[in-house]
Amino acid sequence: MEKGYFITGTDTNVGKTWATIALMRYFKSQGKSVAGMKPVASGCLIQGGRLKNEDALLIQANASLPIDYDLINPYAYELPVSPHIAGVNNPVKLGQLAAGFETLKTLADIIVVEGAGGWYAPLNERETISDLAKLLALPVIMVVAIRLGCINHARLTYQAVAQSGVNCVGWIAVCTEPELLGGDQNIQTIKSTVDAPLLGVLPYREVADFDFFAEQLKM
Ligand SMILES: Nc1ncnc2c1ncn2[C@@H]1O[C@H](COP(=O)(O)OP(=O)(O)OP(=O)(O)O)[C@@H](O)[C@H]1O
Ligand SMILES: C[C@H](N)[C@H](N)CCCCCC(=O)O
Ligand SMILES: [Mg+2]
Repeated sequence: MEKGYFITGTDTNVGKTWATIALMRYFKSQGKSVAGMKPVASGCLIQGGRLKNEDALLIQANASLPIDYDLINPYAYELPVSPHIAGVNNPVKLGQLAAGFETLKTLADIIVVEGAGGWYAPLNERETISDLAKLLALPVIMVVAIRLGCINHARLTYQAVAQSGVNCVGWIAVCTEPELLGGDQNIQTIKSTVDAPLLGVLPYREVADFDFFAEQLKM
């Protein structure tokens, strides 16, 4: 691994996966080999006799090389609830995730790791996404869904990341709504209040166009 990034967001359902795949395509377009991880996924369906998650499958499909599902998504929980609830009978062990990440690191130039929920989403009874990002020692990219309330959410998340001692290397604006009154001004306001560069704005698209999204990124 030359570089790795931990993708967090202002909440669940803010565009982390779409931004993660856009980043993977972007790095590929720069001639880099890419792999990704969705360490903990809640909300899985049985496929081929085992639980699999949509985000993890997309990450697997967009890697530069074939990678075992287990390595990409070690914790696949059926219920679409917070991981500390979904995993009550098989709680997340951060050490196990760190060991898997060490293997993944040997496979590609760039590794992107998508969190679950936001920065303080609980992974088990004690630890949150922030603890995982710290343990993996990765800089963070913050994904912000541009919707009413996003300025506050972006500032809170940015501040929490900084307080955790983790470097936020940039943020991505994802337009998850077809039309948002004052959307551009929201982006400008976040840009002027968050001390990390805006890496790109992913426009609203009814159907994901990951190559187009990748073209909107610059880092
Ligand atoms: N650029 C976009 N244009 C339109 N809709 C979008 C865009 N990006 C994301 N969305 C919508 O937002 C939804 C959530 O996006 P995504 O799955 O990337 O969120 P997430 O933050 O990864 O959620 P989770 O916490 O469940 O992993 C998508 O299914 C899609 O409907
Ligand atoms: C099920 C959902 N799509 C995510 N994978 C998990 C979101 C966890 C949020 C926890 C919380 O902060 O309340
Ligand atoms: Mg996701």
